[in-house]
Amino acid sequence: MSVSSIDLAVIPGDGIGPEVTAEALKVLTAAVEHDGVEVNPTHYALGAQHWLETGETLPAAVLEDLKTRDAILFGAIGAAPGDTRIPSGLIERELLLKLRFSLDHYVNLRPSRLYGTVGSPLANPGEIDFVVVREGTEGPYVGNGGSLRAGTPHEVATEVSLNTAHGVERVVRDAFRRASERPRKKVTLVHKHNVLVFAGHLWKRTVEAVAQEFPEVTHDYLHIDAATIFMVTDPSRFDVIVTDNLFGDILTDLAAAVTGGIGLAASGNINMDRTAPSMFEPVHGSAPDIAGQQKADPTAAILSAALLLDHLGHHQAARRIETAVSADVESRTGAARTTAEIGEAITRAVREA
Ligand SMILES: NC(=O)c1ccc[n+]([C@@H]2O[C@H](COP(=O)([O-])OP(=O)(O)OC[C@H]3O[C@@H](n4cnc5c(N)ncnc54)[C@H](O)[C@@H]3O)[C@@H](O)[C@H]2O)c1
Ligand SMILES: CC(C)[C@H](C(=O)O)[C@@H](O)C(=O)O
Ligand SMILES: [Mg+2]
Repeated sequence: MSVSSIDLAVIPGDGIGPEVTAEALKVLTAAVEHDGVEVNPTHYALGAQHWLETGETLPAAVLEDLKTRDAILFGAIGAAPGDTRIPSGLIERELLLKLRFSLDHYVNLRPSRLYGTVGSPLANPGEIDFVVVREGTEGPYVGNGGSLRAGTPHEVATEVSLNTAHGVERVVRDAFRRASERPRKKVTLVHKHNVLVFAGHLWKRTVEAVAQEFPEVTHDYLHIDAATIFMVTDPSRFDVIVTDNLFGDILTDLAAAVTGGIGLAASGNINMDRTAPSMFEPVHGSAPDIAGQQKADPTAAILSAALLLDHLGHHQAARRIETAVSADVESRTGAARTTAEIGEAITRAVREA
């Protein structure tokens, strides 16, 4: 689906969010210019800072407005862990997760690729090119829990993981479909069905059933704890990983670390049925420790813009971004560059492509 303009919602958020989003928007705009496509951005002030100023997290009218856009470019939200003015989890739950849930972003797509050997802490990383298909609307993220006798020595807190046959099946089928289009055609289910038997067996049975539809795709299984070992000792074994919301969250920060750092890790929160706009964001957070200093690497946000363009059908523009990023990352010498310097270098390369 190619259109001549992109009606883009931009949510820069908090901390380094605005810094990296500004660069991603520049690169995205340059990438589609080649094809005569315009980007019309609408910026939305949302996040922890906005809540401090207004008491708003995600007003209903703003959510409705967001639904009218082609896609959402999201920076990062969240307060510094020690900031006691903002209740822990408020912005994460009431803004970010509310967006993912309300817009039915059931595929949380998180690709990991190693550009040369630059930046990997592994001695022999091998070729790393896999994608994590993280379930995005269920699991322990649904807020199904509570606390009895809170604050007393007899407190009992629960946080129930919700897994529906519908929710698991649609994300597993997406993982198999993606694997069927990749050279290695392999799906690895990551779970913990030796302990989480109810949810784990639903995931396992679903993988076995969906696998019948994709005879060309092989599949295997790893418990999450073992998966973290192999992510470090043998990451090139992975092609497509499918996993639940929480395991996927943890595994993708680790995947980022072994492939050059969190500053390179992109993601898409995708509604594959296209009943609402999808949202693209770096895997990282608002990084309060480096915010406002132009120290953040905008590459993760820039690669998220490439995922956005792929989703909207602008594949050539997405490839221009990936090629420019790949060249930029491979030529890095370790000398410090500002967020804007990295963004401008990649924008220039995209423009000249
Ligand atoms: N999607 C999101 O918006 C999102 C994701 C993760 C965390 N958060 C929130 O962000 C806040 C901070 O969380 P955290 O510290 O656990 O995780 P974080 O990802 O913000 O930071 C972890 C570490 O990675 C570094 N880092 C992150 N992005 C970087 C970049 N682009 N370039 C260079 N270094 C980078 C940070 O400086 C920090 O040392 C919290 O409020 C958390 O809830 C939001
Ligand atoms: C901030 C938080 C809700 C979020 C998550 O857990 O999904 C983040 O860690 C991420 O990886 O996007
Ligand atoms: Mg995370």
